[in-house]
Amino acid sequence: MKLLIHSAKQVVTVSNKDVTFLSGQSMKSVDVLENNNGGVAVAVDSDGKIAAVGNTEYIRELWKDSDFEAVIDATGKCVLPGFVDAHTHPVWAGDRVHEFAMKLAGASYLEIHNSGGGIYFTVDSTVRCSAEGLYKTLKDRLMKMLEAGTTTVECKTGYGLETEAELLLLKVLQRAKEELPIEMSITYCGAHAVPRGRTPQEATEIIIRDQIPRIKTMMKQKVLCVENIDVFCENSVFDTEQSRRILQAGKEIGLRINFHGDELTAMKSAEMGAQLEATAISHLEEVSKKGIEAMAMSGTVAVLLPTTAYIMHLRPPPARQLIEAAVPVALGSDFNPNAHCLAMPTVMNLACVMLSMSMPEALIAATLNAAASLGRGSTHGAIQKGRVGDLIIINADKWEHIIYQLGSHNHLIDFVVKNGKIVHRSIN
Ligand SMILES: N=CN[C@@H](CCC(=O)O)C(=O)O
Ligand SMILES: [Zn+2]
Repeated sequence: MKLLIHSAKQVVTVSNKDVTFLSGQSMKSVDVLENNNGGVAVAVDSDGKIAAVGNTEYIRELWKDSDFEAVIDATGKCVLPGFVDAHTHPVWAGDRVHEFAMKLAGASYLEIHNSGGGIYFTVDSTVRCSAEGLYKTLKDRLMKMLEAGTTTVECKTGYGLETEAELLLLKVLQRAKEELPIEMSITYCGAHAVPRGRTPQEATEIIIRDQIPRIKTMMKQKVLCVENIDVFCENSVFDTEQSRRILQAGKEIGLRINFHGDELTAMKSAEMGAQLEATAISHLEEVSKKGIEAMAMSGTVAVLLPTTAYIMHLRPPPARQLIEAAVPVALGSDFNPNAHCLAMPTVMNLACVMLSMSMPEALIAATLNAAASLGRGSTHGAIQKGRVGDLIIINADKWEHIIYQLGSHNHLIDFVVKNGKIVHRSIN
């Protein structure tokens, strides 16, 4: 056996039922195991899968003839599933501190973007950087995410735009996927902006005729493992029809559809995504009532990103309406040069305060539902027999502290475990 965690005050299983996501009323509470007589234990088998969860005494008895590679005494502490960050842009060079200052002075995101800043500024610094340089900063960011409790993360390209630059970013992500202890779901986001000197229509054709076939070949050769396709469906970026064509072409090579929609402008992205049976749509600040209904019908996960509204003073996405309509809601950090946030505990706090989500809703959105947005709803995001042994242990006697104590996650998280292996131990 790989790991035994025993004597915990609480083990937050998230759900004890055989579910792949939670929506509507079922997001109202999380399942928690508590036992005042010896505490609760979790055992992880040699494959890194959860073997059993229950009272410490019972688990000890079950495995009394087994050796554990590691044993953690979690007396007085809480065990939760590792967080799943459903939306990040982690591979780029430089920073955008100067634009943060511009936004504080009143400039809008699209004003900066349309005047050649924003994504374009980061594309310039990214294409000037070596693959090794990009890998180093990527690794640093992913390891910080892991320390903040994220054990699975969605990772987009999108700061290359032209074919060779996008393929290079995919390769840098692939290297990280193979070398680092955090699990990655790679997303091709070549349609993140229209490359300078091209029209959206030209860029759409290049993506469909050149980039997607190149990715298909590299996936066949097993050089790349890409899971999702993304596009920034937005006014003056890719319109809804162009986005539809790009997403459809990605779907045809086996990628899951997971894209930026209805963020700054009501684009009917949600309606279009639901028609394509998108796995997930992110942002949705401007989603329509019909779009919400369509997503509920298609079972598309809404990936909400509270950092965006926070940084850009936008109207927050309608989390309450989405939950009431039974759309599965997930959360992501949206880590990118515009929103420099690596920590899901911070995101959950923002979701509660800005999006009026409850703490159980935020936790479900940052674990099981985020896993569902990445096609991992039956294997990740909950502590159940047979699921991956991705766990965090916090030094608090109620799990809610990880959300409530804004900015304190580094002091709260004692251990991060990936596939039953301790990958981070705090020095607190
Ligand atoms: N909206 C588009 N993409 C990113 C921002 C990327 C950037 O500004 O560099 C987002 O999700 O917020
Ligand atoms: Zn994004």
